[in-house]
Amino acid sequence: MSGSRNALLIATGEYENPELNRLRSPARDAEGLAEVLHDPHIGAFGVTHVIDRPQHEVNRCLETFFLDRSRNDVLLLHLSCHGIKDDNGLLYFAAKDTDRRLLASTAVSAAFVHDQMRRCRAKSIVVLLDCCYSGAFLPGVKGDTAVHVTEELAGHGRAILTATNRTEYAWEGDHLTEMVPESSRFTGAIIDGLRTGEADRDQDGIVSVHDLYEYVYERILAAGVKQRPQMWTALEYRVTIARAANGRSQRAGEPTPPAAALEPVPLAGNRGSTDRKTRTAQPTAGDEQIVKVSPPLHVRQPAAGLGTGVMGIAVAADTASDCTALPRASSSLVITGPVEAPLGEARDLRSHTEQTDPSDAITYSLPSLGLLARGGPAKARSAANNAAIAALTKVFADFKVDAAVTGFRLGPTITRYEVELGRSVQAEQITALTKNIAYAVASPDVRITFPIPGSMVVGIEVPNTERELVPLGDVLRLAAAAGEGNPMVVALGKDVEGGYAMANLAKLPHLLVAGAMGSGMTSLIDCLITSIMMRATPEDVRMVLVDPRRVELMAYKDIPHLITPIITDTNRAVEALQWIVREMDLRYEDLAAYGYRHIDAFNRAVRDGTVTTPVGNQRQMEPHPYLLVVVNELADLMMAAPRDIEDVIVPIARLAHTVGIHLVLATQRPSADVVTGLIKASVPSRLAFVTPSLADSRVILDQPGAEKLIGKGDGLFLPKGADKPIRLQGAFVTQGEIAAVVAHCTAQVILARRAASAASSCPEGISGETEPLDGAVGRDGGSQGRPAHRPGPITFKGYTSTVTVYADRVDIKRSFMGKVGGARDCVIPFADVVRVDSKEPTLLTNGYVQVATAQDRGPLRIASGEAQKARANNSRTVLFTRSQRDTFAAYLAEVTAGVQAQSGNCFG
Ligand SMILES: Nc1ncnc2c1ncn2[C@@H]1O[C@H](COP(=O)(O)OP(=O)(O)OP(=O)(O)O)[C@@H](O)[C@H]1O
Repeated sequence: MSGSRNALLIATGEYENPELNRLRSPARDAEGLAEVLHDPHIGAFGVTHVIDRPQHEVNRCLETFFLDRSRNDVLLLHLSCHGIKDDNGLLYFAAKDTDRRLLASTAVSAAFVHDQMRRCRAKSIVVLLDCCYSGAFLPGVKGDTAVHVTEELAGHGRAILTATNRTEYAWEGDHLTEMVPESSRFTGAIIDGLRTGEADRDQDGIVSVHDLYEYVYERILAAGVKQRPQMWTALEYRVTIARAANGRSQRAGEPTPPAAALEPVPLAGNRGSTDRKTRTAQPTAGDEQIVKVSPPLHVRQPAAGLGTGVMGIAVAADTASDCTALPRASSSLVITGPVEAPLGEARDLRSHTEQTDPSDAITYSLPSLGLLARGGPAKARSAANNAAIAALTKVFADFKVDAAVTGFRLGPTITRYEVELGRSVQAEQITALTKNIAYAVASPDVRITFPIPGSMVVGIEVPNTERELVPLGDVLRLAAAAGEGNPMVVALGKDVEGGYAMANLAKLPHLLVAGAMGSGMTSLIDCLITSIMMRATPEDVRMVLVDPRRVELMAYKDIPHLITPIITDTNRAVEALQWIVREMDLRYEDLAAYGYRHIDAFNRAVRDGTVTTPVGNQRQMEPHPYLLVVVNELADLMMAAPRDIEDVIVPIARLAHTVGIHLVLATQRPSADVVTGLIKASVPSRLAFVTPSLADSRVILDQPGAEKLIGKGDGLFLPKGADKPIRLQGAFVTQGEIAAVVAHCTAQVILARRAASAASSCPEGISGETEPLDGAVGRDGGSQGRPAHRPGPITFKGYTSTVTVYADRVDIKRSFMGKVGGARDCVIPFADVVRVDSKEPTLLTNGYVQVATAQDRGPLRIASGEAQKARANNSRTVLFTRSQRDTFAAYLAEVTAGVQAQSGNCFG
């Protein structure tokens, strides 16, 4: 696969408009960056840079840059300028002639950039944004402080790295405030990292997007400023920014990686092809000359065949560095370094924050309801209602049906008119009039409920001419006012009576959501997840998000409630669901061992000390958090592996609720091959938005009705045990609100991480311990002895184990993808080792180790009989063969050495 490599660097530091402060270094930065990117030994890009040009020229450059690319090209765009957000929240990049009152015609809109990238065929586009974002708000108004770069620019086949994702400065009157221009730390770090080769974090001779992000992040962290770079990726290929040829690898006498190392390598499901060394050499990119586009503008495209694969957009603005106003630390949640994504696309999600360990939490503050907007007052009776009543009355009179409108309920989306029938009127007479009624009220979407449950009147539902938005915040405020404390209570919306609708997911106990494209299903999923973030700590509720579509749940990728990076790969989804089945089994074992029938009772007993750890058992008893599994979209999974998915979903749906595990399955295709009979039978609560057909409505609700809904959150909710669905208008939460809530949750984690790294350079990590493992094994010391070695977390298929090797035993504190249901610790006494089937454990490229114990069935495999015996004894002791212990010890030594050699990172 051979493509070209091209970079476009757009830097604007000089502005005609005096309201826009001059930025000091973009031109200089762009030149420095152009140099390293163009260097054939480093970036090997054909580089174009555009400095201090007016909007129309910048737009033209951008359009030209993305034009006529091939799929395999690597494109890198670097933007360095003021990023400006208008009153409507739209993002623009300032050009030389930008007037902040005329952004649409004088600034480069992010939507325009997004559009060019969307049309571009290249699937390896890297955007580097070095902007100091400003909110161009009205005087005295401070808009939300998030920039939402991801919403504006992210997309499939792209990686976006930004110096920050927050507005640092707001306009006051006519001027930007607090502007302290200085050289860009972000672009400066990129240049340094590429020039020296230091950005090659995993020392494989190349600087990948993730390498670069990690390097820049650490550099900025080390600078002690508040600014925090961010990254979003949805790359199909592993994109190489540069060879680390000029720097470390050359100094170390290592050969320069071949040109082929610069080519994009397929990511998901192509692990076998990621070994660059086995790839055939391809033509070197980057013989193109640097084209400096300073007035006059000349955009020169690299010659055909000169690879340009990475397109990066870097917005480089001279960021005043103390920009990101993170909230004060309110938690000591412990964050470790980047982790190998256990179930998701490892590379894509490598920036994913290691999940917090709830047991280490001091205080986790829930987001304030103030982050969510308030709605206006509920709509009052209007002339439209009077007209509809008159129209209905006339229809009944015209067709000589003895019926009268006796009242109505004004809901947010529809109004339900209540019609009382005369004694001799048959139901069919009313339903036969549906089309006439629709005609009379001038709406095709009339729905008749016969009768309204619990009453003796017929309901005729007519869409409102003006719909009422139901803000998520309003529903949650009501929940708070009602003293609703259950962390699994989520907002659904507002019913026809105008009452707020909430649901306790734990009681549903599983939910199937369906609806056509644009029906409001994604918004509902957003509301469910945001409700959990607003109301539950990661100790209360953990989540597994499965999103084969990759982008819809991306906003949540860093929240501490996740126990695994968002799962986008079908095979990984099956693995995750299989793990959930195992987790369910283990939770059932706990319940059985202590004589409890429900997880809530068990957790209460753990909290009040009734359930304690048996003497001699190393495991620390902890409550099991609720585990919410959201699958969006089920059809994609069912199409890929129907049998496997059904095989895991059905037992979870049937049994897992007792142990606190709940499913939300969403699909836009509620056909019988997606929502199979077995799945349907196991998921008792359903929520349908408008469906494409009556048949779909029957699949999801077992009755017609959903096909007549009017979209945008208009839904029918059929909770477990109900005969008739409840019509409701789904709650709505904006992407801005979600970003604010996510920022609150993740900021605590970031601060804790910073605090942890400040407190100790390596609290648990390998670099903090230097005593060799084999020196410890066999030495006297006993179980009270201090750990001989602490290699840090070891990950295999999502199981993370922190291994501590003592003189006489190995302790493995295990958790799955973070911490679910308490640690499953193993103690491996060397003296008592019985049996183990050992394969060579694998050292992963990022320094983590694949290992498995007991139930994992992994490289260190324990006979299931032994594991069962251990479990039956309520013991977490796992026994290995005597002969295997040396293998294990040697392996750990090797791994430890390997990890040290590879990164020296702190994994604690
Ligand atoms: N509850 C709601 N209240 C108001 N508007 C809504 C609501 N839900 C959805 N909408 C509107 O409908 C649009 C589509 O909604 P949403 O993205 O949730 O649909 P979807 O069913 O997931 O389809 P798609 O896959 O096309 O996104 C939203 O952008 C929003 O404008």
